Amino acid sequence: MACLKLYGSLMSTATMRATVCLVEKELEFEFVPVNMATGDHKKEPFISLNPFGQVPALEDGDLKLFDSRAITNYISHEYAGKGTDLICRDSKKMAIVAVWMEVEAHQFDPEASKLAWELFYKPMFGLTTDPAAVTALSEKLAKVLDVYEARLAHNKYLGGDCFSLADLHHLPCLNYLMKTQVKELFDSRPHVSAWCQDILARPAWIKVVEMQKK
Ligand SMILES: N[C@@H](CCC(=O)N[C@@H](CS)C(=O)NCC(=O)O)C(=O)O
Repeated sequence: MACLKLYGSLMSTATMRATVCLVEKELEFEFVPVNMATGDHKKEPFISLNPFGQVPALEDGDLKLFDSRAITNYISHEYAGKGTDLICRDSKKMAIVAVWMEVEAHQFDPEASKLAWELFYKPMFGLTTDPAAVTALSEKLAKVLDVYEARLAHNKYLGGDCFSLADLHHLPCLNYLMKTQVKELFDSRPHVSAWCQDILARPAWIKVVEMQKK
């Protein structure tokens, strides 16, 4: 029985973020599905793991955590010797990785996750996409991607030479957006496009996509 337990829904971008980290680290874990359609994320027992009623949450023995990025940070440090190294021991190199982790959380994700809602989730739930919101969000995301294009022209990955948490945190939203009209925003920037293709082709990510289909 695995002592690591991840609670969530594999349709959720935040759950996929934590899941791909566990897979990159080659850790054995139990995935405990939380049925969001029936509101199980707002009820006990899940609400005791995350009082905000949002997936995912992690248990590692006595330790209980919520928030996908806090979970990936913990896993990467606690299991530093396993699987893919997602952090740097050198504090200056790690400081750069940390900058791009902040960029993902505060510049990329707010626009990208709202676009994923408008263009991916809303059609899936039979809701109507708001074209004005899509236009405004796309314009904002384009500006963020211009900064990424400049960064990736000189660095294979956002944090530097190696794939790190800074790249991994993007995977779930990128995956959905690449299935929508805003794919063009990524494809039209050659370095961003190469980076997307590279990280979306990682075996760990492909495994998470397969898990989602089951
Ligand atoms: N910052 C949190 C966000 C978690 C989050 O928003 N989860 C969504 C699914 S992707 C959720 O549970 N939504 C249900 C709700 O907010 O009621 C994280 O990264 O874990």
